Amino acid sequence: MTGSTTKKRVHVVAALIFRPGDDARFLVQQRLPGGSRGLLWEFPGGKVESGESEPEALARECREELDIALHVGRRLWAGRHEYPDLTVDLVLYGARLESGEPKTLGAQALAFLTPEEMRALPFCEADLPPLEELVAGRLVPLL
Ligand SMILES: Nc1nc2c([nH]c(=O)n2[C@H]2C[C@H](O)[C@@H](COP(=O)(O)OP(=O)(O)OP(=O)(O)O)O2)c(=O)[nH]1
Repeated sequence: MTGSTTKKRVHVVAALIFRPGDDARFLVQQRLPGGSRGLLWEFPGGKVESGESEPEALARECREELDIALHVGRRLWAGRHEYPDLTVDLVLYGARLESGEPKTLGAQALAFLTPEEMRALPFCEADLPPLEELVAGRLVPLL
């Protein structure tokens, strides 16, 4: 890398979203083809903008990208991942779906899956450590 090149860094908030009455499955989404990490799976969310809290950013992203309202719960996990093109500071919250049926406005596909089912999908690399914690029962997203 030359001295003038600085890798981009983003603060991303995402959630383990469950529906009332079903605490075994969480909403996951497949990224659109073509862009960065195209067609990989991830947890719904997005970048925290300046002046926003993490829960505010999470609620905004889920409203804009999925047309749902959330009750945001606890901050469950945080970690950094270095992609070749990007440094991601990823934070995960637990959240309950309050209203709306998720729509594929900004995603290729959506699904409510168990942690074991998620493991069978190609996920963004940054999500692999928290996914293992979830499978092991060490992340408890309930509010
Ligand atoms: N929302 C979300 N993003 C994630 C996860 N894991 C992970 O590596 N990411 C990455 C993908 C994106 O590069 C970035 C989130 O940016 P974004 O949600 O605003 O999506 P974007 O398509 O505009 O991102 P980009 O092309 O600018 O990289 O963080 C995750 O679980 N959820």
